[in-house]
Amino acid sequence: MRAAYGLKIWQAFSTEIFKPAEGRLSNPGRTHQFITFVLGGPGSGKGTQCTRIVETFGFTHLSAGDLLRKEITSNSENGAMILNTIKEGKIVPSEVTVKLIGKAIKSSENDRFLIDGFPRSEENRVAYERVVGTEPDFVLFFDCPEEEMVKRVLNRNQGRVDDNIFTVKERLKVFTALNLPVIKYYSEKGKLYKIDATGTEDEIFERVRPVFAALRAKN
Ligand SMILES: Nc1ncnc2c1ncn2[C@@H]1O[C@H](COP(=O)(O)OP(=O)(O)OP(=O)(O)O)[C@@H](O)[C@H]1O
Ligand SMILES: O=c1ccn([C@@H]2O[C@H](COP(=O)(O)O)[C@@H](O)[C@H]2O)c(=O)[nH]1
Ligand SMILES: [Mg+2]
Repeated sequence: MRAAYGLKIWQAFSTEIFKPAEGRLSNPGRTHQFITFVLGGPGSGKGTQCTRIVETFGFTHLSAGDLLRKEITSNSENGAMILNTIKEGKIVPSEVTVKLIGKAIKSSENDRFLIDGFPRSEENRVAYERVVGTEPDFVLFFDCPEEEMVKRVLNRNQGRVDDNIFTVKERLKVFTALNLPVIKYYSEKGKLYKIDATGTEDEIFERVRPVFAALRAKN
């Protein structure tokens, strides 16, 4: 484990919320929704590790990309615009994504969420905070070399329209130009936890586990 830019996140954790119940994190009073943003470049393993965190710590996983892809398949009014934006590796307007995330949080019984792949830009971040009214409790950043990310994306084989070398190159550019400033912002606020995203899925999860286990141990 290492804290990004030399900062620790422990001080940033909300204190009143996590109580152990059946080995999982629990908040029976629903006084606070515990929000973790999960960031990292394309193919860094955000979705893969979110699945492991869900299994072990009982969070609900909301992938912004999945919510947008669902809009395409459900033929929503924004479907065509979203499809074109994803094909180009660009960012969908904040109001669309924030609305989908807000709706998913509201309709969930859970009170702790992993928001995967959002915010993608400072504009996204500001829009989320304006609409939802709170900041995330902390932010995980999966730090992976570009070469490895490209390899993983091109091997993914899930039929995604953006898993091709042209779109991946654009997504990497967008990540560097627009997403890294968000990561820096949360680092400077002491909310960022950087995870080395190289190695096997198991090895990476063993770097993630202590972050969430510490939350449980604290209460
Ligand atoms: N540690 C790993 N080593 C090798 N392959 C991995 C590893 N972790 C995940 N993968 C594979 O790499 C691909 C990308 O992983 P994943 O979908 O979790 O990334 P992501 O960060 O969510 O990407 P995106 O931003 O494009 O949605 C998947 O096929 C996944 O099975
Ligand atoms: O907040 C978001 C999240 C995603 N997008 C668009 O979707 C694709 C795929 O996202 P993944 O997180 O890799 O599944 C992304 O390249 C963007 O085009 C977005 O606009 N805003
Ligand atoms: Mg993903």
